[in-house]
Amino acid sequence: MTKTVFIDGAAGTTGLEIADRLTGRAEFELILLDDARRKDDAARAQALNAADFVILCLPDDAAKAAVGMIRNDTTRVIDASSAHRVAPGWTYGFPEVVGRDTVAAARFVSNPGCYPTGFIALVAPLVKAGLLPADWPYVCHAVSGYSGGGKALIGRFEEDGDIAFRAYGLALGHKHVPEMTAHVGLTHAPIFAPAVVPAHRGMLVEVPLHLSMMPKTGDPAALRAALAEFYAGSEIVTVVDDQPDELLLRASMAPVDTLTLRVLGAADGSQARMVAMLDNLGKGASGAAVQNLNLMAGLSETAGLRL
Ligand SMILES: NC(=O)C1=CN([C@@H]2O[C@H](COP(=O)(O)OP(=O)(O)OC[C@H]3O[C@@H](n4cnc5c(N)ncnc54)[C@H](OP(=O)(O)O)[C@@H]3O)[C@@H](O)[C@H]2O)C=CC1
Ligand SMILES: CC(=O)N[C@@H](CCC(=O)OP(=O)(O)O)C(=O)O
Repeated sequence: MTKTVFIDGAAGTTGLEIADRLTGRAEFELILLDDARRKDDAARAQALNAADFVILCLPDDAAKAAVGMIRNDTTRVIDASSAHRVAPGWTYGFPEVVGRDTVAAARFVSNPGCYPTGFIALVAPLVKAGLLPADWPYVCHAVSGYSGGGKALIGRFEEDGDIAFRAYGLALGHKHVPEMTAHVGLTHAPIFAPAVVPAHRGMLVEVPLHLSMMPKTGDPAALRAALAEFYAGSEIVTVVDDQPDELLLRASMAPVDTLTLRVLGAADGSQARMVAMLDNLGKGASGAAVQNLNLMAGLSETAGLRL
């Protein structure tokens, strides 16, 4: 039976890409609000309560308010914002990590942040397997395309064509740190150093490791093998066993919903650089939302995705 889906924030960067992935799919019918009504609370409340599934593609405050507008106990919610990622009563929408059945059964699902998707994908399985310590002071460097900052950052980068690299989060305490800590089960918050490059989409998330100084670690090959085993069978998450000289983000990158993981090691095994590559609007946002929607609707998790 066709399920109705209301994307609140459908005119935004994430919302548009979700609608794109749902176009032509007979299993879902979109509830659409025209431009004049898309921010009208009465129209939104009606849509929020009429839909089988609601996908929130809004700023955090608006996402919290939207949840408060749902007055029934049947509408199921996927929130793309960071409002509910460590909130009680919400399932963290990372099916490979929390379990596909857990997401499939949930009513309130919070999509992971784009950077945490890379960090958690690399670190969580290895901590769980006892190959990396939970009480280590991890560091995470990352670069993102500017669409990661939504319409405002897209506008800024497209108007100011002279930004070559934007380091930010310099006061630490980026809003993604709580979910990175909680969903790996770390004792200490990681130091998170994000940056933006002048490409529309794409991201590279890196976790460098001083393996020889760490307790309870495997060597790079053991870490890689454990990740490969953890993600075996996934069409979305792939662990690549290679040692490239460079990893490139292309400014012309097409939308893609995959997540590619590498553990690159020093020849003597003393150090490693774990690297995740993804599309911030793919597995980092819209692709993840559609994957979660598929699971919640009892469908193949990859239906409509760009693999
Ligand atoms: N971009 C990305 O790569 C990722 C984004 N996210 C998260 O997804 C959410 C959406 O982000 P993104 O699409 O990038 O942001 P955008 O700014 O591109 O889009 C947000 C949309 O929400 C609309 N909006 C704002 N307030 C309201 C309201 N009260 N009622 C109805 N609509 C409203 C905006 O309207 P208007 O067009 O008028 O401004 C805009 O269309 C954010 O929480 C973001 O943090 C998560 C992971 C990755
Ligand atoms: C480049 C850029 O600005 N990125 C955003 C994160 C994008 C994302 O993951 O959205 P959530 O904040 O909803 O998780 C930032 O750092 O705030």
